[in-house]
Amino acid sequence: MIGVHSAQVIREAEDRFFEENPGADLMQIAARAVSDRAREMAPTGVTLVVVGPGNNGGDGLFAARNLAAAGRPAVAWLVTGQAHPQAVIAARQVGVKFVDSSTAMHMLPDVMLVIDAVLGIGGRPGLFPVVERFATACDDLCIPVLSVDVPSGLSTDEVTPTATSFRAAHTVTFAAPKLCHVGEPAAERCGSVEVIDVGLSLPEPDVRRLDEVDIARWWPWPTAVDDKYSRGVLGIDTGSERYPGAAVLSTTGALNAGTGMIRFVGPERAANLILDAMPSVTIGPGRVEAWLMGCGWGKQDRDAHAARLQAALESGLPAVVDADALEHLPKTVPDGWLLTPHAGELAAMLGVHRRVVEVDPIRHARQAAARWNTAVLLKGATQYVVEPSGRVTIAVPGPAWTAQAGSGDVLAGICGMLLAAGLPAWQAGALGASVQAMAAAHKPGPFPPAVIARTLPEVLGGLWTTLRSRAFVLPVEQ
Ligand SMILES: NC(=O)C1=CN([C@@H]2O[C@H](COP(=O)(O)OP(=O)(O)OC[C@H]3O[C@@H](n4cnc5c(N)ncnc54)[C@H](OP(=O)(O)O)[C@@H]3O)[C@@H](O)[C@H]2O)[C@@H](O)CC1
Ligand SMILES: Nc1ncnc2c1ncn2[C@@H]1O[C@H](COP(=O)(O)OP(=O)(O)O)[C@@H](O)[C@H]1O
Repeated sequence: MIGVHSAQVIREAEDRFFEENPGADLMQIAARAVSDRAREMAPTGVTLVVVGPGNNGGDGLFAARNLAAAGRPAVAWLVTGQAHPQAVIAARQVGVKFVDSSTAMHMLPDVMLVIDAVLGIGGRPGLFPVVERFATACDDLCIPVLSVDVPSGLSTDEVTPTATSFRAAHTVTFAAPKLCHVGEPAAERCGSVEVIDVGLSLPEPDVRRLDEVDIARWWPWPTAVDDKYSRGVLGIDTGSERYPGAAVLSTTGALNAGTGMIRFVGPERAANLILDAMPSVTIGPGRVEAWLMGCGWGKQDRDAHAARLQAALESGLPAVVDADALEHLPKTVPDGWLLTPHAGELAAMLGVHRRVVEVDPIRHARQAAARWNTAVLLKGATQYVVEPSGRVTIAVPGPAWTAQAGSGDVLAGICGMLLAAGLPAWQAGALGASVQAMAAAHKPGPFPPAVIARTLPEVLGGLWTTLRSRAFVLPVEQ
């Protein structure tokens, strides 16, 4: 797990660092990381460094100095004509060539790498017009761009770009990732992201992103003393006459994630399809540990939907509440409910326009988590799980072709399995979204949602093997 921090938090940490370490030179650490990566990205040829007026430009210019000192041709364009004074002197001393905007543009087709050091965490969104034209030309000519800290033009703390920015193949950032590095669609403009530890002490993050190790550690692996009941029984009430497939998909997700036992209580047609495909699913009511509601209920017969949700409400059990059931949420919901809207559904829940949610997904997911006092998994290219406290957990990301009808049903099933196994709602949401993404990324796709669900055993089996091999080796070595 890695903490995601805002520009403001990084600045405060930097101030504390310099108070405690007067005279320390973080810029040299940053510049070294940038020049090392630049040498890997472009082992030969000219590197053109685009330099802004602040410390971000200083990082880039010292990186140019490092490259030139190592015998690599480096050219610098100071976009405002001004830059970090010591960096300018250092770059000149080792023969970095300084060029103006028209020369930079003219030579662009022949450079091997552009280092974008125009704006970092001090940048406001958008670029100077001449830099905007240059950034667009880099894109058009497919020139690899290495961005320093943040692709210039992006807003550090926002996930939705509002202006032209550089599109990096790789970004070297410092101390911690920021929201623009982890939240789509901004993240896609950062390329691969590398975090360099520059020695800052950071507070507990209120936004963190999971990685595969977290999934392996938190997954409710069965033990030798488990049986089908202790692993968790999931009640599923999904599907309708019109959308029986959603019931099949949600059940496929739950079964392949490893539910101890499934009781399906939805419509008969869906039950018959489920039995044909998954004979281990039991049909009809009985004791359960958690409920899964809403997938494929459709828009007809709303009174019946409200009654279906009421049954879960009265049970007081944890529940995954998805899709059409989200329209029937009461004012308060029992402990342990996980609401799983996509942006459009969250917008409807809050009475706002979808675009508003897309621009600031975290704020709106936090609003819903606070309003219903329960965990919310906001689905999409980046999946945010928000707790009523406001803490945000971002799931492991997956490939964009997961965006297809039925993926949400599978995801709801996986989350249902995790709730039935006893995990808290936020963790069920974060793990469920992560393993679906990992399954989708497991082999080059695209695959339909059911195939992604059927890939889960392979992905989970791989995680389990890795975890178990470590667990067995460690005690023997001690
Ligand atoms: N923290 C760390 O761990 C480390 C941080 N380090 C580095 O420091 C960087 C932050 O440096 P920074 O504070 O000097 O800000 P930076 O991003 O260079 O921009 C500020 C300048 O740009 C201008 N400006 C802004 N937006 C604009 C726009 N849209 N269009 C036009 N102008 C605009 C703004 O002018 P203003 O108009 O606001 O006066 C100001 O002159 C950080 O990203 C990292 O690279 C490393 O050295 C070491 C480790
Ligand atoms: N751009 C994307 N990249 C990766 N996954 C995505 C993207 N967009 C959507 N998804 C995933 O696709 C699923 C879509 O859910 P949803 O819209 O509820 O589908 P449905 O209701 O048809 O099953 C979610 O699991 C979401 O995480």
